Amino acid sequence: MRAALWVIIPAAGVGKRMQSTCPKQYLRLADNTILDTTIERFIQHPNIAGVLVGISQEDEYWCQSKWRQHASVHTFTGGKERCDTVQKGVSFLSQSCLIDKNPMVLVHDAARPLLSLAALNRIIEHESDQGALLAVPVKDTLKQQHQTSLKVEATLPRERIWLAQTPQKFPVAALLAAFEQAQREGVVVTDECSAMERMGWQPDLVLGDSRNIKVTVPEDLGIAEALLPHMLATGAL
Ligand SMILES: Nc1ccn([C@@H]2O[C@H](COP(=O)(O)OP(=O)(O)OP(=O)(O)O)[C@@H](O)[C@H]2O)c(=O)n1
Ligand SMILES: C[C@](O)(CO)[C@H](O)COP(=O)(O)O
Repeated sequence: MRAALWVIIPAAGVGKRMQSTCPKQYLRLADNTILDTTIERFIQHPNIAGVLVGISQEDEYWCQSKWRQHASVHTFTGGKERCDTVQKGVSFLSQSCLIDKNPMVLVHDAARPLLSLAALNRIIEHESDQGALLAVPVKDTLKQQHQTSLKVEATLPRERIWLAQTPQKFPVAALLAAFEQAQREGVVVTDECSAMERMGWQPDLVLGDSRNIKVTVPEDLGIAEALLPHMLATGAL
């Protein structure tokens, strides 16, 4: 019987790039908010113990979440950067009675509501002593911008280039130590994997899903709205 995993969902951002009136995780996506849609990906999964949602100290929206009173959903206060929020979540989990020993934990962006069940199962079932993350190989040709103009400086080799997604899966204790080390060195890491790489870990790449988009800029919401009904109708979610 596989041990049930806790999921940390960083949801304390302001969504600057979305240019929306509310933090993007609280924008509507069909009948729910983006955040509630993301939580739904995990809450009924048999291998998920529960969800820890990192929200901003100034959050005024969580009180309307459909999951706010669910027994397996807990909140904690996030931080200035995504890595600060995740570090607080891992610290919360490690000090809580929710876990014993040193289990793996999943970290998944609130802004990625369209995580397919197949991709979630791949990361849950992937066994590795180096941790793992969902990612997709780059499909486009890569251009590097000139330093001082919007001109092509170079075309970069795209073999062995992957775009990182979430969930990312690591042991609680090692992940906390990695974030604390990055914090001590004043380094702002943009994902869990890079924090672990800095500690010498070599995480496994697990095939994600191109539909597992991070809703970041305004057009991403339209893409998510177009994808959601199709993914529901085909049983992908
Ligand atoms: N201090 C922060 C910043 C971000 N996040 C979360 O991390 C995820 C991915 O970050 P991103 O897409 O960059 O979200 P924002 O930081 O809100 O976006 P922006 O950079 O445009 O402000 C989001 O679910 C966001 O809510 C967080 O929990 N705490
Ligand atoms: C964690 C992540 O989604 C992997 O691609 C990405 O690094 C988040 O970056 P953001 O700038 O915080 O959205």
